[in-house]
Amino acid sequence: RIQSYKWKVKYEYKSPDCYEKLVITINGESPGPTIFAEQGNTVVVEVDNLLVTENLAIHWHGIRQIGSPWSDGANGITQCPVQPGEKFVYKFVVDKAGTYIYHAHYGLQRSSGLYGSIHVIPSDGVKEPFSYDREHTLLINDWWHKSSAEQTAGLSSIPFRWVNEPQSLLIQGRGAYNCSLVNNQLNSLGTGSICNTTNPECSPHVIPVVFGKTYRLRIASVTSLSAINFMIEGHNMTIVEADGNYVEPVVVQNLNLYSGETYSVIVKADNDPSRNYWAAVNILGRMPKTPTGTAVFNYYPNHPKKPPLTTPPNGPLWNDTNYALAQSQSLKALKGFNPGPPFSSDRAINMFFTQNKIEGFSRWSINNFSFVLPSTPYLIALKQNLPHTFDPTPPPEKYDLQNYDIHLPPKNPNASYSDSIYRLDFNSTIDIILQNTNMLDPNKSETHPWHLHGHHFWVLGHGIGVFDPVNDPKKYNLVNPVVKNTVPAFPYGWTVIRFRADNPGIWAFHCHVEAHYYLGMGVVFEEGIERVARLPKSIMGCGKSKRLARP
Ligand SMILES: O=C1O[C@H]([C@@H](O)CO)C(O)=C1O
Repeated sequence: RIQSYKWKVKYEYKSPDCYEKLVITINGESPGPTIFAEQGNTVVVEVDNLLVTENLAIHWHGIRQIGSPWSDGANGITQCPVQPGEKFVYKFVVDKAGTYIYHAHYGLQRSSGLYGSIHVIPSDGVKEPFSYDREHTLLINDWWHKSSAEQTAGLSSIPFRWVNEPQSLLIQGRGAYNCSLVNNQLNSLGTGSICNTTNPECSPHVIPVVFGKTYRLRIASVTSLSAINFMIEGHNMTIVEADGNYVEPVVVQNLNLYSGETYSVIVKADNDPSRNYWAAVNILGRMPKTPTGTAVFNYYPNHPKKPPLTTPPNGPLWNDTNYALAQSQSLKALKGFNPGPPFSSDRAINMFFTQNKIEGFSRWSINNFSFVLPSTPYLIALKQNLPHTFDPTPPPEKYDLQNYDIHLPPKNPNASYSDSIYRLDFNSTIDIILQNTNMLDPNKSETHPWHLHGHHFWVLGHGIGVFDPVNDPKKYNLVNPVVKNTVPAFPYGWTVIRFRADNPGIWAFHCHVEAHYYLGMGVVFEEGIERVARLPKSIMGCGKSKRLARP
């Protein structure tokens, strides 16, 4: 079966948090339309780039793109960007039931609102390991009033202008900025204030429930920066799915979501039904300067517009790393649904990531190399044997930690730009050891959510401090490690993942903080390029592939 979509992508004036700005919409909406499909279906999305002055690429986050690596949507890696006025067709099979997302993968466009949900239900007759009466979708985002162009310019300038904390947190595209903070600014029509709390576009999102019923909430974070804590006042939640993989049920009062993670939780509407409750999102991991984002958990027959009289809950302390670590460590794969990991790996790649300076610019690096996109996408360059498109020297797999204190700013903050990639033996088992460090400022290390394209991986372990290659592997969970596609590396901590390089293609692995990837915090893997089928011409047309696109 084929699920077909036709999307018009353009900038429109919208007020998701009551403040009017340009938002990238799909068919007039942000979040864009939800893709509904059944496991094994083929999804076809024809994207019409009506952004007028901007390129475009859309990534299907969590979809492995088996047999269709050219549809992964990673600009500069798997395709040339879709140019203004052009159409592009993404076509891929959704091979695994679960909750996924899609979002822009070009510059900082995700933070302009280009994102949405993908729901893949199991094939006919296949039962899920939990039950519920109804389901609701909650996409969580952080929101800035500066455009992605202004943010990009700030990140690439001297002095460095950081994006700073978001103005609002959005649930299903809705937030509430405190309009009294903006004076005397007119909206785009000149008919009133640029910030208008009565604009229906920013009325709170409503989650309707009936007393006694059980709900599956599909919750995902597409934030550009923030780690999020989600909770529903007066209700516990049971985590049952993470990144499209079933987990052993864990009951929590609140759920931590790192950018790029998706979850399903089961919630029973079993509290006093005579009132509504807050669903609340708060920032974790960075000192919050953004008000709590809210939605209304609305018990029938209370009016959905009737806000609870209580104050929205604050969630855990933003800097309680042990709490965050414990929740990540509590996730285990559900028996019988996921094959376990191989007991050993063929290759371990250490990724030591640091905040750096290159020629005065602020950057992020892996093993002292800061990633830049080549002008010819790797998939085309390698498959079509185009010469001299990127540096063929393999990037380093280790870093000398003997003379490095991860708890201090780097002694020598200089790094280099690189577009070289890791080439993996097809079908080999790869471990990645992510090592977090102190930033350029003293006493600062942040949580980084790492996302792998083309794969789901086993999370073998997390820890705080310097990874110990002798003793820490003895503590790996090789029995029931959770399977994910995005995983946090905690402040001053390490995270180890394992995957099989069994999906022919070119796959990005990067920090899902949009500005960090832009500033070089990513790497690229090649595996089984010789097994990739003939590439569609539609992905070509830039760099050295310019002439290949000609009909
Ligand atoms: O890349 C970053 O830059 C800022 C800060 O280090 C400089 O303003 C920050 O918090 C980041 O994550």
